[in-house]
Amino acid sequence: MTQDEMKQAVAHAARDYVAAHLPVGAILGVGTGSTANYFIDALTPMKDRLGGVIASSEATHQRLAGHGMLVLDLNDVEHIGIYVDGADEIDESLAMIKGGGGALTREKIVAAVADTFVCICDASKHVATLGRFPLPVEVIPMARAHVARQLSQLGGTPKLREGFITDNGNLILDVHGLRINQPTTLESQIDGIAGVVSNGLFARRGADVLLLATSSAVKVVKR
Ligand SMILES: O=C(CO)[C@H](O)[C@H](O)COP(=O)(O)O
Repeated sequence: MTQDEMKQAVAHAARDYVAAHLPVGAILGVGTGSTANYFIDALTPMKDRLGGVIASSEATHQRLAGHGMLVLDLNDVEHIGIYVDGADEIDESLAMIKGGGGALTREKIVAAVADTFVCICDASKHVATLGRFPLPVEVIPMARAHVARQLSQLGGTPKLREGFITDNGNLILDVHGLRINQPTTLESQIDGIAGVVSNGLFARRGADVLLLATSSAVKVVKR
């Protein structure tokens, strides 16, 4: 199976998970990226069972709306039953690196509201230790140089994502060379740097369920 076929397989498994676990009329959070896009496509036939969807990015909003889904404003919603999203890396404890698509801040907000975070990945994303994938950090533009210096002190090499502006009007620094042995601690340390909006470590609020596509099957891993 190619990586793309694994992404499609796990997207269909996520659709089945939602059909089995989300009550009719409840609200679903939807992530960002190529795996999430396959999930949106798979979800469309059951759109009338949903009370509405919350998008984690402008791109996802447009795709959901284009498929005829009712896209709600998070400020009008108190409760999201399930949030389905991909990841760039996920470890055994279901802590993740996210933000390869630059949507980390909105993804973190939607994840914080959701009861259950379902991560959908192909096997290449499953790692023993997070950090091979550069850690995205969303930064207020005027703080770029200050934040980069602070991130270097934490042992990483930050690189500006050239030509990229987030949905929130900010910049992304991708931090290379981090070996992340204590993801929860590092997540809090980076959030504590003045000028950081959020970082792509999802450890304090990791996934609750991992649907992991291998070349032969989709495995279900629970926290
Ligand atoms: O965090 C993300 C976007 O900000 C994505 O979930 C992550 O980059 C995985 O993307 P893909 O499914 O395309 O591999």
